[in-house]
Amino acid sequence: MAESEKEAALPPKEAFSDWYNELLWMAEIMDVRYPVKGLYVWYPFGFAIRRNTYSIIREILDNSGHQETLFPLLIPENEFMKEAEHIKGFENEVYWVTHGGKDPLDIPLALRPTSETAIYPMYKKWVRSHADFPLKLYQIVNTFRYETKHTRPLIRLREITSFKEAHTVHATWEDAEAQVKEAIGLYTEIYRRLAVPVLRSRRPDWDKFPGADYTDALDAVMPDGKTLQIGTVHHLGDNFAKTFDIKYEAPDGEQRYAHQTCYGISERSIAATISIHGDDKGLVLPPEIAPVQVVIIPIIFKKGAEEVFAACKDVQERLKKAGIRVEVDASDLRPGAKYYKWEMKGVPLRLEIGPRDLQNNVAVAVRRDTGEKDQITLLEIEAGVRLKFEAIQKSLYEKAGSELESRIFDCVDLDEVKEKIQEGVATIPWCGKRECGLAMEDHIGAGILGIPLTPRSKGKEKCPACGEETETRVYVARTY
Ligand SMILES: Nc1ncnc2c1ncn2[C@@H]1O[C@H](COS(=O)(=O)NC(=O)[C@@H](N)CS)[C@@H](O)[C@H]1O
Repeated sequence: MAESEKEAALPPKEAFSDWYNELLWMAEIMDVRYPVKGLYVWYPFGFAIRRNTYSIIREILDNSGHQETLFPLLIPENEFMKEAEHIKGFENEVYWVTHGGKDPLDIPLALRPTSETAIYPMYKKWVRSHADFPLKLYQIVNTFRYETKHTRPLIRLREITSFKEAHTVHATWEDAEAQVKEAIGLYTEIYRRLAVPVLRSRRPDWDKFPGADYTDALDAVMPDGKTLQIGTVHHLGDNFAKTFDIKYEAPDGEQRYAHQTCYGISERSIAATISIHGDDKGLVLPPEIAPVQVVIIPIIFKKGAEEVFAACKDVQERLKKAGIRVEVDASDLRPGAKYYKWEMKGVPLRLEIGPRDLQNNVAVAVRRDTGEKDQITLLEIEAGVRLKFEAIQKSLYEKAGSELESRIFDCVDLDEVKEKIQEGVATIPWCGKRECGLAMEDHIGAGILGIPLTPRSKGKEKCPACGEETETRVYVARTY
């Protein structure tokens, strides 16, 4: 896209919604002009962020006993309509294929909104004995949900382009519970690698995944104080095993129903990373997922231009050899325009090399996240750049962590909750009874997000709805 087109200024980040929409365009992440609501197009630069993000997800899953696979997109109606709870949850969201060419299909085919009903008929054919467990498969696919709420790129799509779904099978309910805990740990690690701190909570029963025994979720707190659900882990019990007849021979020779979990992450992982780390100048990317990790800017004067260009090329070659993604911006843009362009793209580190730096055998290093400027000797440019990446990663995670903590408010009553959820997440006591939870939600005009997996109890307190004594505090928040 021509530089001139992008002269329109990026709104300040505190105008978060406009900032977010403009940034997706100006940093060339996604083009929202595709002529179908809720479907968007990845620009190559944005897709490179996705590739780097999902290679972290693959690494963490592959290193924890998961195997990647791929199931069909189309699900026959008779399979889709098997699990009653699941149907109730998805019947208003599923897209149907009814024709092949001009021929009406004898069985309508669902575009997968999620793949339980594609995978579990196959699990029934594969699972025989307890020796087959744990079965831990995942796929990274597009899924389709006819979302009726406001669609937004990377946040709420009708075609979820980057849906990582894992589906595991175990002998007992307890084994599946242990898998849920493992998955929560893996998701927390994935988000640590993206320098995104998360709230982890058990969703209230009325908000769990359709067909699950319970749902644990990871939420990010976005700059506007609303939470974004960026990962969910579901304990499915033997609900789907009974529906799809997934049985195994137990060590005692008995035939038993299996127990299952499933857990998902989508491109919301990228939405959270962009939103939490970005600033008024554009993207701020954790080095590990930045498509360009270092940009080298030659500082050119009439005298010594050749030497400077040669030195920049040499540094680029050395960094490339060290596995670093690096560009030299030798364009004829003036330096200020170059800084603007690469800061918008969130390049974590800028190196400036001019004649004087050559004499001192250094490069000037400028961090994108803090703007801090100092020198790295050219002799150890690879090690110096790596050290900068570590400092940036640590600083991003710490800064986001304290920002998150500053947005959690332990409230004394529902009126304070109403006020505080405009800025972030409130906690309030809850006895755990459904009618009290729903009554509190009505009063507040926002939902119970969940019961923290790490309790935030302040000792014995009273449920605001019924006055019963409780030691549990729950998160309450506005959500995307
Ligand atoms: N319309 C959507 N656009 C983008 N991401 C979405 C959308 N709907 C759900 N997600 C993301 O996908 C994750 C998994 O979706 S889910 O419905 O909670 N869970 C499942 O579908 C289970 N089968 C586990 S994969 C959610 O936590 C959320 O982060």
